[in-house]
Formats: sequence, structure tokens, C-alpha cells
Amino acid sequence: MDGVTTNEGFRSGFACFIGRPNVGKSTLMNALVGTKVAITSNRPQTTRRAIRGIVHRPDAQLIVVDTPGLHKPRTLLGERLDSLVRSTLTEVDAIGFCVPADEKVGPGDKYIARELAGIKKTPIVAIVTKTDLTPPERVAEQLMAVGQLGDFADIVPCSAADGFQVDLVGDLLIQHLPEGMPLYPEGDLTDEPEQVLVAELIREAALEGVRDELPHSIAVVVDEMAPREGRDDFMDVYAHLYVERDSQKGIIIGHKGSRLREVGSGARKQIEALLGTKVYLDLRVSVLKEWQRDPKHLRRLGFYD
Ligand SMILES: Nc1nc2c(ncn2[C@@H]2O[C@H](COP(=O)(O)OP(=O)(O)OP(=O)(O)O)[C@@H](O)[C@H]2O)c(=O)[nH]1
Repeated sequence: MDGVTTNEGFRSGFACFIGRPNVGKSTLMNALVGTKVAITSNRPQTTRRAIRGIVHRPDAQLIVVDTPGLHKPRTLLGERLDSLVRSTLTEVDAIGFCVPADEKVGPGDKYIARELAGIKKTPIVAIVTKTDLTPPERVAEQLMAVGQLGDFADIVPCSAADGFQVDLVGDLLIQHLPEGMPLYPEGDLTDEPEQVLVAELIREAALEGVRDELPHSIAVVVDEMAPREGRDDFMDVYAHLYVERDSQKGIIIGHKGSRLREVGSGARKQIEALLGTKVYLDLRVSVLKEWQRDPKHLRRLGFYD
């Protein structure tokens, strides 16, 4: 970090991405940070926590706060997610408003744009994501359409999938950060506790291939995680996967436990990559009836007011 702490002109601060569910916010954050700190899936509302990814540049440190997709709340969980997003918006130095290139601007985007119009202080960079999915003419049209949605500091197209202009998104956010020293040590990529990242990787594996309302009903808690006695290259992880109904438990476990075994081995590989050790994963499935609507259960699963 030589020279950095005294560098004039060094910028550091926070940005967040906002947008409808599934528009590519987590993927973009991972691409900016350069590693997988937020789980992604093709199911809407995959993200439930404000995870921070830290982007290190020679002249700046950008801390990205990942938010759940904003939408009109339907359940108590939905309401808590929305208030999480709203409080995040007032605490950051810049906002990246994501709209995908491959879907027409719709009521969901307009709802968010109206919410953002109420936040006067924070500069907003509009980001047209997933440009790899559409021809350039369509991207150009989308840039125009997004421009109509509000008053933005910049509008930029990018693709997290092929890396197109991901660095530029970083530059545009960084220019709105205040001058200041780095807030995190060099090399740190996230400040989420490892246990939370591990739980998210298990949830990601469990989401593979499930349909309908089941994705929203899955929550994961890591009960215990510790190096095996006498070995620094082996981690024992004990986790619970919660669902809301007995029928869902059956689906997750699968015929003679086949599906749960797949989830476990998929998750284990990802956790091993994250931790850099071998992992033993003990995964149990339990029913927490209607946890999304129950304040007590929500607290137990880590969703606070
Ligand atoms: N082709 C393509 N797909 C992308 C791109 N970015 C994201 N995706 C895909 O879009 C889906 C949603 O991405 P996420 O990053 O989970 O979206 P999100 O906005 O964080 O979603 P929520 O957490 O539900 O709010 C995933 O299947 C991604 O692989 C991109 O640049 N190009």
C-alpha cells in the first residue's frame, strides 16, 4: 500500500447497484471485483443481503453494496428487503441504476426511476446491462429509452458476461467518490463473514433447477464451521437448509436423497474454491412453516427489521 495512504487525489467510497430483480446487478459486481462474492442465478430475487465487494484500483477504492432487486412488496420478507434497499440508497456516494438491454423498459424500471428521482443528493449512473444479448441497434435504442427515465450523471452500456465496458462502469462510479484514504486493506474483496458467503453458496446450489415459488422459500444457515482438529487444510461445515412446507422438503431431498446429494456436492466444490481447503459439508433440511411471513423465523434466519 506504499504511497497510497498519502496519495493526493485518491478516492474511496461506496456505490450500489439498483434495478429490477434479475437485471444482472450481482454479476456486474462480481465482474467489477473480479471474483465471486455475490451468488447469482436466473431466478429473480436471488440476492437478499447487502453484500460488499471491494474494487481496488491504483487511484481509488470502490466498495460496492449489492442490493436485492427492488419491487413492490408482497410479503413481510419483501418489505424488509425494500427497506434495506432504501436505507442503502441514502448511504452511498453513487448509485448504478441497472436496466437490461434485452428487455423493453417497463413499469418495474419506471417504478424504480420514480423512487430514485426522490434521492436528490446522490449521483446516478444509468447502466444498460447484458449488451451481449442484443444487436448494437437495440442497445442504442435502449440507451435512448433509459435516458428518458430520469436525470443521470452518465448512461453507459456494458456486459458483465463478456467484460465489455465493465471497467468504464467502475471509472464512472469512482469519479463521484470523495477524496480519501482506502477504507479496507489491500487484497480484501468483501467484508461479509465467510459463514454468510458459505451459506449463500449452498443456497445457490439449492436453487439450481427448482421452480415456481420454491426458490423464495429456501433459506440457508451455517450453524458451525471449524477447521478439523489437527488439520489446517480441512474444514467441517454444518448447515441447515430451511423450506416452508413438508412438500418442499421432499423436493429438495429428492428420491432417496439424490437431489440433496447433488446440492451438497455442488456447494462443496464452490466452498472449497472459496476457502482454499478441503471441505466436509453436513447439510440438513428442515421445515420452518411460512418463515417468510413470520417475524420470529425471519430474525432467526438473519433478516432483521
Ligand atoms: N448474457 C448475459 N447474462 C447476464 C449478464 N449479467 C447477468 N446475466 C445473467 O442474468 C441472470 C441474473 O443475474 P444476477 O446478477 O443474479 O441479477 P440480479 O440483478 O443481481 O438479480 P437479483 O439478485 O434477483 O436482484 C443470471 O442468469 C446471469 O447469469 C450479462 O452481462 N450477459
